[in-house]
Amino acid sequence: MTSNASSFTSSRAAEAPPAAVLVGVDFGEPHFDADLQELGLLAATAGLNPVARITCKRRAPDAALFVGSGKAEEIRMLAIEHGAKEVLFDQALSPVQQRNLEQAIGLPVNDRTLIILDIFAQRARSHEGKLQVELARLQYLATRLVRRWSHLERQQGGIGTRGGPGETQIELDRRMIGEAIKRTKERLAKVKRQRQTQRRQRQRRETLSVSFVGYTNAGKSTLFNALTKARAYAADQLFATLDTTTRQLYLAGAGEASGADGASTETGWTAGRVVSLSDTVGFIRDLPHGLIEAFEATLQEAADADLLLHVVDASNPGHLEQMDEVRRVLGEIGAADVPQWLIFNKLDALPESQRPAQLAGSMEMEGRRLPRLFVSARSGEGLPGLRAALSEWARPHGQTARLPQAQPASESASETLGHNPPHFPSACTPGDPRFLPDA
Ligand SMILES: Nc1nc2c(ncn2[C@@H]2O[C@H](COP(=O)(O)OP(=O)(O)OP(=O)(O)O)[C@@H](O)[C@H]2O)c(=O)[nH]1
Ligand SMILES: [Mg+2]
Repeated sequence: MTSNASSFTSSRAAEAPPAAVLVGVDFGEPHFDADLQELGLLAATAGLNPVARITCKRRAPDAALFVGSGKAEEIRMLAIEHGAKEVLFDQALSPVQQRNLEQAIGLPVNDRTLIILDIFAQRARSHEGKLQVELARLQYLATRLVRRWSHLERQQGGIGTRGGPGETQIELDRRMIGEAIKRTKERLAKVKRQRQTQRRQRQRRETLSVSFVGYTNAGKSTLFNALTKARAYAADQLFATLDTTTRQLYLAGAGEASGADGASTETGWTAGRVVSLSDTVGFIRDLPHGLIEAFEATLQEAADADLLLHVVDASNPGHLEQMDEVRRVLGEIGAADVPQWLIFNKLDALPESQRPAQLAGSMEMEGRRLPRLFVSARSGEGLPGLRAALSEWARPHGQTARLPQAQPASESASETLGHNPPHFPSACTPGDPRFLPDA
């Protein structure tokens, strides 16, 4: 297979998954192993079959090959042994390193960035999502001309024709990519204006907006569904969600919350508060910069929210690093100062020894003390507490909503958690005496 024949196409998911060898270079980061495992999940999500992995330790990447030439030969042998169709590096490769590696190994060599872009391309559903992915891919391709160009043509239905290789062709490609980037940006700007109008309309209705953020696979969509009875796509895949889904969330009025599970159709509340809750794209380590830029409109939802619910997979050993990554991206999109609660999800998957004594508490993060709540979106544990906390938070803002009169609350997880009421402050300011000590 030549270097031009990259197998990263959206159609590949339909075929038998091509085998891939994963390569991780350990520069001494913590959780190196978990990172490589994540690459395996990324590969599987993109429609590959990760059959083997190979690692090595280095102080710094080799400028030409990223790894040493001996290691490159080892990778080549391993790929042959397993019938691999491509090799995946966990770290971002420079265009030169990628080209040299492909020559040395004789197979397409891709990196994390490209595989994330590929997953986004496969997953994008909405017009906006597709445009955003297209822009990010075009920007990536602009730096790696020619070798990925044929792939781009397939994706775009042929935005240009290509003759033989050569300097002139590269210039032509560059111009065409530049034009395609401009066109895509213009189309995105139009979508962005529409989204701004929608957001203004929402603000005019004075609905508080609460947005889920968090590392990919943390359980945002599952939690969103559990709270809103929506059917957002949730799966054990990375980037299951790309498009933002927003739903109204009805919350009990203060004093009515206890004992209710908060589902508007199942509770006995007559009045309460309504907030708009958004589920959105997850973050990941080394999220390609172009993607953050391209997904600006989607991520803007988080920056404009009144409250961020930062969902964390508490059962993941690397969750602290994941939280740090989310914090970094939030800073990049201008959402660092939005009030934030930490929602430690997957409580059911925690071993007994790691279970917190209290579900509600707080945690120090980058000099900020943030409210923290443990929940399980899967079992429902802790959700009544989350609803009650949201309800208390929404109270001073004054929104009320009429809720249907219904039967008394059905059996809910709150009964088993009566000893653990939430005590989040309404304004969510650090140092509030109502915070419980760290769990
Ligand atoms: N054990 C356990 N698994 C959970 C829980 N919540 C979610 N999951 C699982 O975690 C996986 C990811 O869930 P999603 O809700 O798709 O996660 P997400 O954060 O929306 O992921 P992206 O959209 O990919 O960013 C799925 O397999 C869920 O079933 C939980 O409370 N406990
Ligand atoms: Mg999701």
